[in-house]
Amino acid sequence: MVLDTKICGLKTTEALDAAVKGGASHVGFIFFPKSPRHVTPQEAAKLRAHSGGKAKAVAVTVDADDMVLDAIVKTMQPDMLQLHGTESPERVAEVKRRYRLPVMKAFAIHDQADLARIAPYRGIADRFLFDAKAPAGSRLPGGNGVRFDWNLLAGLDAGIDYMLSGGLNAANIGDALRLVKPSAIDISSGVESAPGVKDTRLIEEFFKVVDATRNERAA
Ligand SMILES: O=C(O)c1ccccc1NCC(=O)[C@H](O)[C@H](O)COP(=O)(O)O
Repeated sequence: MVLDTKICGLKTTEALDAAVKGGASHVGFIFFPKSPRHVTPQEAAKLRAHSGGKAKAVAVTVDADDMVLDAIVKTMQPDMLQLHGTESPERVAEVKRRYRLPVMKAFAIHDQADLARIAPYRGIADRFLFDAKAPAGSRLPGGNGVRFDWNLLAGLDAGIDYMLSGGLNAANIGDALRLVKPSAIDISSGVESAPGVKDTRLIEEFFKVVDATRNERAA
């Protein structure tokens, strides 16, 4: 069974190498100045070039306007855009049209009503990313290392292509994948030693558990 894996919030070639070596299908770069993972389009372009196309490069933005997206797309040439703000279905469609890139729309999930909000985006967004809601007082809409109740996804239409995200780590990814069947998983702070500081040992450890669980799923 194919299980895409995205390591998000990369800032260094060491962490990028560890992600690619572990088998990441996607690597994420954050364009959000308040984040400890923020990179400039130029920094992301260098990292993308370093990866040699071995993983899809995802540009993560939050309610970005065309000017910001133009600079990112032109400089970094991502393979995919992740919209992690309050972008409307119309905005997602417009972004897809303008950049001719696949778009992943992120949603913060706390209850069934949050999942129902994806309906108008179906057929527009290429993939969904289900993350937890930001804790009160957080300055970040993502990368908070908190999980939501995965049971909420149990009744989801099997045709919905989504990345499971939010508070994943080596200790809980096995349980998550035994409970729900996402097409992809996404992790950021679970492989960090401090906010914004990726730890290559934690990345390696995460992939070991993912591979073991993938084999379980295939058996
Ligand atoms: O990671 C950030 O700092 C961030 C900032 C602003 C918008 C999105 C952000 N992250 C998006 C991601 O895809 C994260 O991987 C996702 O939220 C999961 O993070 P974590 O719970 O830390 O694994």
